[in-house]
Amino acid sequence: MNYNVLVSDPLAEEGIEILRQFCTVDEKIGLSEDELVAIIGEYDALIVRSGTEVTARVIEAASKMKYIGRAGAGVDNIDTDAATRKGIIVANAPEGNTLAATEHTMAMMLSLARRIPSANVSLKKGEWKRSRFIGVEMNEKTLGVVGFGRIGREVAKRAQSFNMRVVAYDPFITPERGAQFGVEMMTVEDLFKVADVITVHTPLIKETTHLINTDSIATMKDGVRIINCARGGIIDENALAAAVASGKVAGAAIDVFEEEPPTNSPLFDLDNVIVTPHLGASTVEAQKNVAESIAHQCIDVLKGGAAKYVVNAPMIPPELQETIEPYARLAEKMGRLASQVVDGAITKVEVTYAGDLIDMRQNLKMVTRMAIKGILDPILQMPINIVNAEFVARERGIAVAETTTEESHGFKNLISLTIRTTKGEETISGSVFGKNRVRIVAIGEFTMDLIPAGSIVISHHIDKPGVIGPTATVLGRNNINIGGMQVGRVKAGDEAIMVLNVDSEVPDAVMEEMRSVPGIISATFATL
Ligand SMILES: NC(=O)C1=CN([C@@H]2O[C@H](COP(=O)(O)OP(=O)(O)OC[C@H]3O[C@@H](n4cnc5c(N)ncnc54)[C@H](O)[C@@H]3O)[C@@H](O)[C@H]2O)C=CC1
Ligand SMILES: O=C(O)C(=O)COP(=O)(O)O
Repeated sequence: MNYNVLVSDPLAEEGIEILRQFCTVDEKIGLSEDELVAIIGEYDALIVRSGTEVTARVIEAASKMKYIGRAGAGVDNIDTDAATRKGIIVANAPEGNTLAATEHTMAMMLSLARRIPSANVSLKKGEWKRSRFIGVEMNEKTLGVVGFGRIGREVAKRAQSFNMRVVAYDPFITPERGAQFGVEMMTVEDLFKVADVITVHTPLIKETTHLINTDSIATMKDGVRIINCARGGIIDENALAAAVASGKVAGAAIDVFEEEPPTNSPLFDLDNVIVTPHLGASTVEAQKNVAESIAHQCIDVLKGGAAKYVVNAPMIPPELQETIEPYARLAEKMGRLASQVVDGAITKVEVTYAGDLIDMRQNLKMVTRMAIKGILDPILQMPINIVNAEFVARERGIAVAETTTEESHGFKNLISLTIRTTKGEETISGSVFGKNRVRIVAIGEFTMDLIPAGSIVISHHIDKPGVIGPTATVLGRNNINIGGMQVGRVKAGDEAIMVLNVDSEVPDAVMEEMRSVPGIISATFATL
């Protein structure tokens, strides 16, 4: 199968070469939103950097799209919610440019401290003004790192080699973890108070938008220096410009802007502000790394596999993928069956894992999502997959719970799926035998050994003579062949279950006829 891939931002040739081995690649740089909307329907995959705004409108028009790859770290230019809703995998290449962004941050810090950009311009103009460009040393200064992730940590290491004291703020990093890097974790308020230089390395999210603003700048040390090589918008540019102009902030180094490219930034008029046009990731090495990573992931997804750095779906470590696959397949079948046998609107789905699965609990999210896919597929028109399953369920008001239990009822592994509806609930249990033999082992309280495939008829009936025969006769009379049969009961004379594997679809009229057999309580046709 030939796939079409659109590359809409500059991508290193190494990545293009990898894509070409498997796909037709169109490189179209600098498209407007309208232009993108007009052509996106032809493509199976889209690869971008920070230049392309992948809006909900673009995603809506992407009728064949399976994969959006971000050749870099930040995905804030992609409407991942819209992609998730549509079941499109969004992946990034978060590790490939870490060191490039780190080194750019260090370059910015030293350029700022020693005023290199202004000195360079001055000398080239024919001036020799040594006293005008007196700098400051970083030795023994305090560096405040906001966001102690991949780049924040690497910046910290390098700053320590300059004999700086490094403090950091990151609500998701423990003081112990910080201490492993020789870094004191503190509140952002304390960091602002003690830092001589502040550098931000967070994503742009609600909590970090305008984190540095007029009020927070007022709490900082006089003469503080501020660096942003993360995302425009973490700093309020107008507030920063005013603070630099007043002398409160001695200087700032900015690689990223609220609007890119920036038009009329107030920062451009200030000598003590140095700027670069979003160059953090722009090294030969980083661009090769991210292009290769995003191209390999693209091919993996188009071939039906999983991407390594999925942003909007559960990630399964490669070494566990083979082990998890049969459970995911089983869960989907259980979901399909459950959805067809229940009555009423679904309000809650609960998936419980037991036996060997308990040890895999970190990686069962994908199995749960496959169960939801199985439940929603027969009900909805839209394609459901592991990317959008939970999202769509939530949107429809279905609560999803995932739990584990020690009680495996003698099975080596056991998945139990309970669907609660406005009219009642049903539990279906399944197990994987050996490496990949999947079986449904119970419907409600009735045990069985059912291969979850093909078409089946499930009936509940009174356990008494003269029910099973006439039911089978109804099918026979209507030319429907029975390939297999299982009957189960908990107690003789009570309610019993019958599961018939049938070779063709059973029309509604025939199902009605079955339901009228004396002793039949309910009968449902399902395809697995
Ligand atoms: N200028 C450029 O060209 C480049 C910019 N970047 C940007 O740099 C930033 C950092 O990238 P990485 O270190 O790779 O990401 P990362 O995901 O490894 O680290 C981000 C850190 O921010 C922390 N964080 C989240 N919310 C926070 C909050 N409210 N306050 C403080 N910390 C918070 C997270 O816990 C995490 O440790 C991202 O915005 C990324 O897009 C990355 C590469 C190149
Ligand atoms: O990776 C990131 O988050 C970056 O900001 C790099 O952006 P770019 O790929 O150079 O447009």
